[in-house]
Order: sequence, then C-alpha cells, then structure tokens
Amino acid sequence: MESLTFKAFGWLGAALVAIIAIALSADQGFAIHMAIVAAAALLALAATLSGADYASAARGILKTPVDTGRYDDDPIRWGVIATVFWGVVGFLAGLYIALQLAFPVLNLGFEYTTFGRLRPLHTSAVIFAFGGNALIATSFYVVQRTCRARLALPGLARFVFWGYQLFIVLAATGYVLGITEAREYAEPEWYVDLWLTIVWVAYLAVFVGTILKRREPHIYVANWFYLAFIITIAMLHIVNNLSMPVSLFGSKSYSAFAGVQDALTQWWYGHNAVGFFLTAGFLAMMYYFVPKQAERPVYSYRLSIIHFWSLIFLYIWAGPHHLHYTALPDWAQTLGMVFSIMLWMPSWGGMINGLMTLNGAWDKIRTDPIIRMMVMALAFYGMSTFEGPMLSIKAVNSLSHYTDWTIGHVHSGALGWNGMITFAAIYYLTPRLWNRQRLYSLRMVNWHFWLATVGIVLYASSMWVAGIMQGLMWREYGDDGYLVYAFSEVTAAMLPMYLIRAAGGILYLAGSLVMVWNVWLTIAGKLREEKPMTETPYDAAADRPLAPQPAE
Ligand code: HEM
Ligand code: HEM
Ligand SMILES: [Cu+2]
Repeated sequence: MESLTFKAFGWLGAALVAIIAIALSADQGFAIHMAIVAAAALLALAATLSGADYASAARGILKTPVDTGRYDDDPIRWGVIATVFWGVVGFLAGLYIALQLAFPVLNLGFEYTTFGRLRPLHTSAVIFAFGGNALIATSFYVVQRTCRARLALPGLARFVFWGYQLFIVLAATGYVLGITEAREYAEPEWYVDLWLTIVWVAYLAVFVGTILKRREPHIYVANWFYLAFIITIAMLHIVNNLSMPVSLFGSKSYSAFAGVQDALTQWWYGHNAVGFFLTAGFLAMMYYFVPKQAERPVYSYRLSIIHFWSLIFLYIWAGPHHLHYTALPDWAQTLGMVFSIMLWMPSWGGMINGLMTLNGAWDKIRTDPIIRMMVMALAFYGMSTFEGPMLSIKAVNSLSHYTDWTIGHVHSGALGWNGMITFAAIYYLTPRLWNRQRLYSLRMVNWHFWLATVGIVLYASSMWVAGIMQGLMWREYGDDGYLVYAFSEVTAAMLPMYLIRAAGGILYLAGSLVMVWNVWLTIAGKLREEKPMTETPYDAAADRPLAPQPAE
C-alpha cells in the first residue's frame, strides 16, 4: 500500500512538472511535447490507482494465458504486438517517402508532411520502434529461457516497455513538428535523449539482473550479443548527444562538438548504431531462434565466440568510412576503410555459423517457411556485409557516396536481414507466448516470405541501377571540360527506378499485413484449415507415397 501511494505521488508529481513546463515553455513544440508527457503521467497515475483492473482487462482483450510462474512473459507479449504495429507504421512511412521522391506533389504543401520531416519519421519508426521493440522483447524472452530465471525487477521491465513507447511517440511527433537535432538516427532533442537514457539504464538493469539471477551456470552466446548491444548503444547515445540546451524549457540545443569532430562523432555513432543495434542485437536473435526453429545446436559454439569478439572489436573503428573525401584526416579515412574490409570476415563467420546450423536439416527449407525466412535473412546479412566492405573502399565510395547505391545497401540489410529475422522470430514467438497449438496459418507465412522477398529484390536492384547511373552521370565530363548532365537531368532519369522501388515497398508492406492477420488470428486462438506445406512425395510407378526422405 505504501509503495502504491509513493508511486501515485510520483506520477502526480511528474504530471505537475510537465504542466509547469507547458506554462513556461519557450516554443510551441516543447509545449506540445510536455502536454504528451503530462498525459502519459496521468495515464500512469490512473493505471497505478486501479492497477489490477487494467491489467486483467488487457489480459482479456489480448486473450493472455496466465503465466505459470516460471517466466514473466507479459512485457514480451506487449512487445510482440508493438513490433508488429510499429513495423506496419514504419513500412507505410517508407512507402510514402518513396512515393514522394517519385511524385513531389505528395509533400502536400505543409511543412509537417515534407520529405525532410517524414524521412526521419520512417528511419526512426523502422529502426527504433520496429527493431527496438523486437530487440527488447526477444532479449527478455531469450535471457529468461537461457538463464532459467524469471525477469529480475518486473516493475522496471514494464517501465522499460512503456517508457520506450513514450520515447517513440515523442521522437515521432517531434519530427513532424520540426523538432530535430539533425543528427542522423539521433534526431530527437536533448530532453527526449535524457528520457531514453533513463529507460535504457533501466533496460540494462533488468537484463543484467536476470543474468545475475541465473540458474544455468553458462551464459549462452545470444546473451553476450544482447549485452554488447545494450551497453554499446548506451555509450554511443550518451556521447553523440552531448549538447547544450538553449533554454531549460525549450526544445532547441546545440551539439558539444563542432566541425569535423562533430561529423566524426556523428558517424562513430551512426555506424555503430548499424553495428550494435542492427547487427549485434539481431545476431543475438539469430543465435537463439535459428537453432530453436531448426531443432539443431549452433553449428560451432567456438566460432560464435570468435565471431562475437572479432565483430565488436572491428566494428567500432569503421565509422570513418562514412566520411571519405571530407575534411577528416586522410589517415582516419584509411583506418576506417581497412577495418571495414576486415569486418567482412567475422560477418561471414556469423552467417556461416547460422546457415550451417541447418546442417542435417536442409529439407526444412522446403517444409518450414519460418526456416526459409531465417535462411533468407542470413543470405541478406551475408550480402550486405559483403557490399559494405566494398562500398568502404575509397575508389568505390567516390562513385557510390551520395547516390541511391547507399540506399540500396541499407535496405538489403534492413529489409532482408533485420526484417526477415524479426518476422521469423515473431512467428516463432506468437503461438508459444499465447499457448496456441500452432500459428493460424503456415501457408500465410509462405505468402509473407514471397511478398517480402520479391519486394526486397525490386528495392535493391532498382537502387543499384539508380545509384550507379547517378554516380556515372554526375562525374561525366565532356570534351569541353564541362559537366555533361545538369543535376535536374540526373534526377529526371531516376523516375523509373523510384517507381520500381515503390512497387517493392508495396509488396513488402503487403507481406507485413499478411503477418498482422496471421498473428491476430493466432492470438485469437484460431487455426486455419489448410493443406500441409508439402505433399508427401509420390512414387507414380509404384502408385504409393514415397517413404520419408532422410535428411541430408
Ligand atoms: C516498405 C519498406 C520500405 C520502404 C519503401 C523504404 C523506403 C525508404 C526511402 C524512400 C528512404 C529515403 C531514401 C532517400 O533519402 O533517398 C529510406 C531511407 C531509409 N530507410 Fe527505408 N524503407 C523501407 C523499410 C525500411 C526498413 C525495414 C528499415 C530498417 C530496418 C529501413 C531503414 C532505412 C534507413 C536506415 C534509411 C536511411 C538511409 C540513408 O540515409 O542512407 N527502411 N527508406
Ligand atoms: C561488414 C559490414 C558492413 C560494412 C563494412 C558497411 C559499410 C558501409 C559503407 C561503406 C556505407 C556507405 C557510406 C557512405 O558512402 O556514405 C554504408 C552505409 C550504410 N550501411 Fe553499411 N556496411 C555493413 C553492413 C551493414 C548492415 C548489415 C546494415 C544494416 C542492417 C548496414 C546499414 C547501413 C546504413 C543504414 C548505411 C547508411 C548510412 C547513412 O548514410 O545514412 N550496413 N555501410
Ligand atoms: Cu558504417
């Protein structure tokens, strides 16, 4: 009871502080943000005062099974739903900005809907909202199973989930309102950064606390990857966002760094956000869910340890490959390039480890669409980590930089690797978390697989063509020593490629809607009547089904 009163006063206090901040605010954007914070604090207050009722109502709506006491899965179930939800929002935003590049009228003439504001909305929605929720939810799932321990600090785990959603809402509304630090992938302003820092420290505490509570002596490699992801993101986030607010009650701040130091800090962050958010964290997912779904142990545990240490050691130095031919000293650019090329090896080591886990179970690619998604994820991981080192070579980068080739590279990693491995994890988790016999439909997973795959192929191939064409047209000199093409001519030449990319986006989005349908009906406890994925092979000569084929 006492702790309840304490909590209630805490939320009331937070709401009051936010309301005072509205009154004192230096700009309208800050006032709107503080209103959102006040509303969130009041909601938390209401939930605290009538706590149990809300929880059971939510359980009813989500048809949640009661946890047996072994594991604490409520925040994971919410996380699965949040991942699917934000995924659709982020893909929709991606499709919209893709269409804006083809049809500029879609900027609609409002500052709120310009490409410049919606682009960070897209990148944050897919990376932080979709990817971040997937990482938090799966990390809480994996750490409990592999440590055979319930989540430490269950109240804090719930705070992490809701606090992170508040961060997402503040970031997204901020971009639309024009509140931005203009640091790529770190656009939110100083007070939102501070909030994320608090949430992230809580996340670290829950994760490490659970590891400390473990009843399994060994710490499985997936947890190492998750831990590296959590700690490194904390470090990157804090350093990159060091800044001085103009006013305590205003949204604007100035970076602590200037000039090329600022650029290097930005890309030390940006590159390692790829390395530790989009790579290390998702590799943790790979190391747990691939062996589970394949029902095989990891191909080589020793390789996974080598993979871990070499990956984290090399990634952190490669950031300067984003600053080739800039004011950054030449030696630093070369350093970034060399470490990027070396990165190819641990990356492929990880891919091989994932793929070879299917040794003896390759037939599952034919029969299990979830395995098929995982294999495609690993294939795209391998492809983008081959392409990346190639793009980091200065001579190649002099052509590719500033072009759509970079965008193609980003999305073969993002759609192919991050997207596919996340979808596979969602399909693995949903029936288990809701205690269902199986997914509503496996054939719909197969549909999702093909829609997403064709979508990625259209996206990546159109951007390769667009990027190389742009790069070559920009650098084309005539005999007279003048540039042959005006910038506008190059832009006009992109239109067909932008249309193909948008078509790819439509397919990818459609695939994710199939997932929404499937996950929804699985939660509702429905099973689709359908033929199994593969017919038993038929021996026509003998007129009987062939005996099951042994795995190769
Ligand atoms: C329906 C799917 C998607 C579509 C149609 C789409 C479309 C786009 C477009 C049009 C851009 C701007 C490109 C430019 O400025 O020229 C972009 C940027 C970006 N998108 Fe996506 N996207 C999709 C999904 C994703 C996903 C799932 C992720 C990550 C997990 C992602 C991550 C990014 C990133 C990081 C950038 C910035 C790239 C850079 O600055 O180099 N996108 N996307
Ligand atoms: C060995 C691994 C990798 C290396 C060495 C690498 C290298 C590179 C290089 C050289 C660029 C172009 C920089 C420029 O010209 O501006 C780049 C851009 C990018 N890469 Fe990779 N890459 C790797 C893997 C990945 C993966 C797996 C993903 C996604 C999951 C990814 C996401 C990105 C993003 C988002 C950008 C665009 C950054 C921006 O300009 O906004 N990379 N990468
Ligand atoms: Cu990079």
